[in-house]
Amino acid sequence: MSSSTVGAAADRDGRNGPEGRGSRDGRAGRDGADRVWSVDEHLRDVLATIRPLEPIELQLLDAQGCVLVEDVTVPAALPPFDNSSMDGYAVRVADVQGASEEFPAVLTVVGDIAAGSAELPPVGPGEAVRIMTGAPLPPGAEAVVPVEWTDGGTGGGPATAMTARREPLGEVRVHRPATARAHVRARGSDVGAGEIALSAGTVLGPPQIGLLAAVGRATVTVRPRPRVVVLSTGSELVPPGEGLAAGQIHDSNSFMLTACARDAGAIAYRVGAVGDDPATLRATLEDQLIRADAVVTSGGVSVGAYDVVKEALSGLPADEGSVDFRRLAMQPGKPQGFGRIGPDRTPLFALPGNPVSSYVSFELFVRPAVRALMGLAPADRTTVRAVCPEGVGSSPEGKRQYLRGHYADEAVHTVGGAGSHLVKALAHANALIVVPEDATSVEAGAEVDVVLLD
Ligand SMILES: Nc1nc2c(c(=O)[nH]1)N[C@H]1C(S)=C(S)[C@@H](COP(=O)(O)OP(=O)(O)OC[C@H]3O[C@@H](n4cnc5c(N)ncnc54)[C@H](O)[C@@H]3O)O[C@H]1N2
Ligand code: MOO
Repeated sequence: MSSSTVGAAADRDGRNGPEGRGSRDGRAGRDGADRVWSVDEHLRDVLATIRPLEPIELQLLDAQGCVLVEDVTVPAALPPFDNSSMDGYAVRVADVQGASEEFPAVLTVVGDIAAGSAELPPVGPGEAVRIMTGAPLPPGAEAVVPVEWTDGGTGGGPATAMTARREPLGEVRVHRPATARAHVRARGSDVGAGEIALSAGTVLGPPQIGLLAAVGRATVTVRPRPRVVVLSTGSELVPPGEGLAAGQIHDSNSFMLTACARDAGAIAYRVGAVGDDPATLRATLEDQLIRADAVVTSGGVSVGAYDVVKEALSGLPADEGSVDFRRLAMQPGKPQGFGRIGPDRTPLFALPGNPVSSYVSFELFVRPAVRALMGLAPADRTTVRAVCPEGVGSSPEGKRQYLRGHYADEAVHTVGGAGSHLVKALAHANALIVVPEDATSVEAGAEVDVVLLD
């Protein structure tokens, strides 16, 4: 078996890593008990079982980030009426023709229209109406002159603003001419009645939610956010805020994974840590399934004597679903469980307990699944090529390694080592450096694939 270095000549010649293990095209391992799955195979298997959630009608703000499943047509034109785009005076074009500061057009102010006003005094020859931005254009008016082009009714020089509130009507001196429709926003100039405002398949971000509100929709039909239940396992775990006895550590995974689930778009429920007792774990899962579109557990999937998730969920009776525990050609994240459990065959991800392993596993497998449940494209992270100035000394042969990195200015630096317990390094990384299965090191200055995490 030969090993290879990213950036070295052997790699550039296209020689690959060991056969029958991981490889660039995502093939991995032999059949049988010692079978090892590639990252790509596992993701494919996971996504093959995920079906988008049934659409429901949601209030606009609850639909943020969701995929629309209906075409939304516009019931009435937007804007619904001709209106002013400036604070100023609604005038007739002929009345202000040739107006200048030296020879202003002097008009009689016959009314005042605020936005929202339904009372529209008509503008006759020689007349003007004071009008605010967004207020309907009154009958007879052909254009709006901004207040800065007038004396504001003061009899002095050019105004900089209107006087507050209602002032006695009088005269206004207009210092410039205006063309027809100047500073008028036409009815329907944004979108016409009967047009499609948004098509099915649109992801609702803030501007789309703004548009829906603008056309009068209070609710929309979307695929909902999945409800993801997160629970950690391990008798050593104590919630943050509590003191630690000998051998105990704080449960960080359930918090991190709950945050991951939210970040992926889910409604996440964190369940506290469950001890290493299979019966308790099974009972807890049974209780939680009622509110879950997916379940994520951490810990208890390796080969130890107290690997509770594996013990509780291996070999389930056929009517309770099934969970497959397997080894992947990746580091971190080698041991993984995935299956569907309970009466609704709810997808369950049994992630490894080491915190970095849990995080990377969520990124690679759960995040795409959450997105698929929402009807979104599963992959959303950007992968870029970047120079790795210090390189990577060694990477496990036949495994795809995800190292923590900090990416900036087209270069990526490793953050911390490969240990899957290094939570501080994870918290200071903004990217994952991918060392492919067929590489056992990366030359200093070579280019690598980098998955950007934000
Ligand atoms: N003999 C072998 N031992 C191990 C193997 C192996 O192949 N042979 N694989 C190692 C790998 S790789 C991983 S990853 C872990 C996965 O183990 P488990 O999923 O069973 O996880 P635990 O044993 O429960 O915990 C591992 C580690 O992580 C800490 N942990 C667990 N849960 C939390 C949590 N909620 N918050 C913070 N830290 C947590 C736990 O205390 C352990 O230190 O197995 C290796 N072993
Ligand atoms: O896979 Mo473990 O995830 O290497 O620490």
